[in-house]
Amino acid sequence: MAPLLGTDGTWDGGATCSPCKAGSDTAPLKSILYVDAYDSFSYNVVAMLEETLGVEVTVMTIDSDWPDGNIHEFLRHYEAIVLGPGPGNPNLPKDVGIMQDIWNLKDAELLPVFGICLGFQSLCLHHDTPIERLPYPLHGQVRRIQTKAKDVFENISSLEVTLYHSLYANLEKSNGLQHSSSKDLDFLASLSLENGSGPNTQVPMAVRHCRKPFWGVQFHPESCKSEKEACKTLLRNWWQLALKFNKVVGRNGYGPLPDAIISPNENTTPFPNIAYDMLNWSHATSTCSAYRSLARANLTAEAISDIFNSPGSPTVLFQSNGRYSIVSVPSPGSWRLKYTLETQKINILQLHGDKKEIEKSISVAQLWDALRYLMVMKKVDSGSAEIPFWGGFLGYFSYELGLACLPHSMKTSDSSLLSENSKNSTESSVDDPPGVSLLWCERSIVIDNEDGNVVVQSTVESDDLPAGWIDEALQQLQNHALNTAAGQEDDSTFLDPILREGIMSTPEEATYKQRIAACQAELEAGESYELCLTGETSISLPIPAKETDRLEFPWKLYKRLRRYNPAAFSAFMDLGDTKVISSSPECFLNWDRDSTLEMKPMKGTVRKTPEMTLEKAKEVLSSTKEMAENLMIADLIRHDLYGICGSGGVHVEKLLEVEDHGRVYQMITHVKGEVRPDKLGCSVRHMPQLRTSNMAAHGLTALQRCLPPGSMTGAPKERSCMHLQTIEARKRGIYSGVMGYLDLGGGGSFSVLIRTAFTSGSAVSKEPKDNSRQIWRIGAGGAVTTLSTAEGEWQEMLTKLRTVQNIFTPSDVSL
Ligand SMILES: C=C(O[C@@H]1C=C(C(=O)O)C=C[C@H]1O)C(=O)O
Ligand SMILES: NC(=O)CC[C@H](N)C(=O)O
Repeated sequence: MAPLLGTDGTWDGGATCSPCKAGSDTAPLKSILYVDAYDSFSYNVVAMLEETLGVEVTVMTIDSDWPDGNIHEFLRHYEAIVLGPGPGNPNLPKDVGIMQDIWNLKDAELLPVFGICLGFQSLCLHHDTPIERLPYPLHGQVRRIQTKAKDVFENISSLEVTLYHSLYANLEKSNGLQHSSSKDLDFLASLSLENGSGPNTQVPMAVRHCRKPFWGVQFHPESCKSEKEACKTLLRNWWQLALKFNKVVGRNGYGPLPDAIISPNENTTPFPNIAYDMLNWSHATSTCSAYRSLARANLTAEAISDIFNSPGSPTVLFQSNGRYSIVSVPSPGSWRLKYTLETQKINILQLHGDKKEIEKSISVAQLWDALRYLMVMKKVDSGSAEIPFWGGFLGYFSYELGLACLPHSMKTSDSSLLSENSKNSTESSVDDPPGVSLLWCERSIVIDNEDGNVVVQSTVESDDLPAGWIDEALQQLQNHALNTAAGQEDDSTFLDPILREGIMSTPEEATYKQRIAACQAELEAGESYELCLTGETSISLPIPAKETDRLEFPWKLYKRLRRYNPAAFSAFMDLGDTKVISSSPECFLNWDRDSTLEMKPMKGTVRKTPEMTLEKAKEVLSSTKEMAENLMIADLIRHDLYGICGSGGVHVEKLLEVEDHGRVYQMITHVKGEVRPDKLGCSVRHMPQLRTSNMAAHGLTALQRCLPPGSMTGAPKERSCMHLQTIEARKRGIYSGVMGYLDLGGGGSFSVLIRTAFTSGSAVSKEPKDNSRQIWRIGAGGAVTTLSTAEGEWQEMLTKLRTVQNIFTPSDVSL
């Protein structure tokens, strides 16, 4: 017989319970076990529990084994258990995993449970209430729900909550079933859902078990759009009832196990030796970035790059957040690295001198370890305080590299996943770009676009000597500034003849629309809340016969893009066989040298026309559909940052704001997190290498844990990526990846690689074969929800595509 909570389901357990003293100096924190169904909101729940209840939470994923195979013994560590939200359907055992074991606990082993969304549905299902599809999914939608104002809803008669579900507990069917026991569940809150012309559907929103200490809610109390105070009261009410139950039955959790996260996916790999080679090759980098400034030089980043970089040599130009333009400059010690996912090989290549190359096999996890090691070992302590990059790496991480960083490390070596154009093409130059490509940069020049000041800097000690490289470079810049009026050269005569021979292949409308429908089918099945569907356009161009023309082509194309679609993260990369031109408006992740991480996801796009003003765009983007799209990603980003920064460390600075971004208006959210090395978040707590105050290490770990960008996947991230891979059936490559810098001073800045074209193939950089062509690829897409229309999504994809595609049109052809 279960311990009695009350025989009529109306037990008022909270009334006599004293407020919890957890967190006080004397008592150790009480602990809760959180069962994570690989949702993208899990760490928001964990943070809310820790912040509101003053408890310590252990996270265990649904596919974990109970430690020592002994659930009973393990659960004795905890006061209570929270079963989280997640993708999928509780009717499928793999989607709920170990959640099911909780319902089968013997009466003497029971502990208080709180289920959220999927956890709630699992509770209902196991108590004879079927889980079925809603008339229509409710993803990212905010609704007011009515409660019975009792039990966990004491003092809350109604509240606004965010919903993220496609499935629901069909209470009507539950009542109709013949069961030996009478109804076990008392439903405490509901939503009456309009259902076209038919009767409204009653959707249960909260439940408690009549005799066991089980509660659940269908909504997401942790979402940033759920009514905060009411949801905190709800959790506190539950916690008091939970503690009361434990007191009545005499159970007392003995505190969490030392491992903060229990997951089958965490395996440690040996430290990679290549890190020592990388360190060796960076010996010229000192602990100081010497610099001199040139005030208001009236120089563009492009003009500067033209002075210091020869066409075709490894070069990166990156504009960070519209403010700083960083230009890489070669030095005798320059080297670069690339990582090939398909072969799991890292190559490091010296760019000067004897041009040595080292190749080693390492895993993706080892690659991150090597990068962290090098960045920490080569820490630069001083430089120009105003400049966020003092030296370090410039380059990119691809979308597929991001997939490989997900908990189940999605493999993309499957040969059916060719890039869209390589499937159609028999030409030679379509290669997969490396998963990572980075340029080690000792010398650089940075323009502060706000005041026009130019800083010449180097980490090589001898560069700072009188008449050394810094002086020399400064002189070159001064001469150039005097001699040239900053003008915008027009490269049409160079570009047009090549572009005229272009063959463009855009996504096929019918196929794209079928894919939108395929996404919506997954959303309706509860597999995802939002899917960012994308398609690829390719442009096949002749390779100029003259070597200089061949080498200059990407750079001139970049300059054209920069003029056509100026963007906060305009960028150019020439890294071996891979060339990238980008006009991204979207910040992925920035971190400073002290402790702050920030992410600014975009979702919601409106094309700018003479009639479409900012005010009108705000109106368009305030629809339920657009707000829901952005909210889902805002909650996902909060989760990503909580995973690094832990409870109390994440703040939403801006939610769903509309901004002007050149040719489009975009809705944006801005979330910040503070890294506290002694209080790390759930996804990094177990990493011993993070007992450091060096932000370079924390920033790299944040990248490792937060890729691929949530705004390019949808939520929940991992399940969404899995479905997108099947639906899109291609590799995205550099598109949907991130690019930016890793600063030796500790900071970093990365954009999302959208509104970007790239090419990767040996034909572009080496002697071309007869008739071989270069293939440029442009990805574009948008978030699909169940409120999307096929035509609307198709047009949105075209709007984004055109911001880059149009530069491939010869200048005398009207668009
Ligand atoms: C998918 C793209 O953009 C992403 C999707 C957006 C949207 O759905 O509104 C907005 C910005 C990006 O996060 C793209 O530009 O190709
Ligand atoms: N947020 C959730 O937990 C969703 C649960 C389930 N996958 C549904 O869509 O209904």
